Amino acid sequence: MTTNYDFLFERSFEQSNKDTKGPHVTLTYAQSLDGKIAGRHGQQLILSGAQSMTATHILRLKHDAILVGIGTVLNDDPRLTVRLTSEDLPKGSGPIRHPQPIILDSKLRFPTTAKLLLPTSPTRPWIFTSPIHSSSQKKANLERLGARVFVLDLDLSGHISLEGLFSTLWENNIRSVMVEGGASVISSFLKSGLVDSFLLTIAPVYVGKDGVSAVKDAEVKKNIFQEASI
Ligand SMILES: NC(=O)C1=CN([C@@H]2O[C@H](COP(=O)(O)OP(=O)(O)OC[C@H]3O[C@@H](n4cnc5c(N)ncnc54)[C@H](OP(=O)(O)O)[C@@H]3O)[C@@H](O)[C@H]2O)C=CC1
Ligand SMILES: Nc1nc(O)c(N)c(N[C@@H]2O[C@H](COP(=O)(O)O)[C@@H](O)[C@H]2O)n1
Repeated sequence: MTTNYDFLFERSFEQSNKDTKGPHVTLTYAQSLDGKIAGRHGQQLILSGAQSMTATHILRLKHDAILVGIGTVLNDDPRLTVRLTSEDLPKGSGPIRHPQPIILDSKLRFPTTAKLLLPTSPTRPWIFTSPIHSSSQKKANLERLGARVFVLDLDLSGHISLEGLFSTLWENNIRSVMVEGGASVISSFLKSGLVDSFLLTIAPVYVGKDGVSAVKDAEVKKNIFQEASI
């Protein structure tokens, strides 16, 4: 079966639905029927099928930036690149432009050995951390390897402030962000009300109670599908 992805290529992710100035936010992840995004102890699972994975990579292509939490970097060591074949792309497409990887990492745990810092990685990550690391040796080491480290205040829950993040991204010409996870980041974005578009892949499998739930917070869970604006 061939799938026509034109609807995704044609869709614009430039404009945010929000009143405040900030990038368009697309939240996307893959979960099992019982709402799990990973297996026991965070074991990475391939939940998306081929077509859904192609759709994910088209979305990566369509966004200026791709965002994950440090938990996902430590667990999955992702590349966060666009991997599409010429058959997936519309005729006459130019060279592939990879999104800017963005990592939320208040304790600056980002490993210097991460794939995102390899010379073969097309775009070096932007890492958002807290003021305590503003002149740390770790920050200098990451910058030497090509990462850009931004220092932002933490919010009341001790996380990188999403409002601060968004104005910094806007100032750096990021107009669209695709948020891929993991669990804590998904919950933070759902709670924030900053999500403009939501693409959820549901795989026809059960992972079981030991898996990692996409959304832990019961209140957020209850509201997800009631939010008409998402
Ligand atoms: N199926 C799918 O589509 C996907 C699955 N995954 C899976 O998710 C799991 C990882 O999830 P999880 O461990 O929750 O890690 P996350 O990737 O969600 O990272 C969470 C960490 O990010 C940091 N952080 C900084 N600011 C924020 C903020 N505003 N909101 C939330 N977090 C913030 C915190 O660490 P600190 O306090 O140190 O800053 C926090 O502990 C893995 O098992 C991975 O395989 C991941 C992506 C997609
Ligand atoms: N869309 C989607 N489907 C799945 O089944 C997944 N496991 C994920 N995971 C996300 O993709 C990241 C890996 O990216 P690279 O292939 O290394 O570029 C992983 O870290 C999750 O964010 N996504």
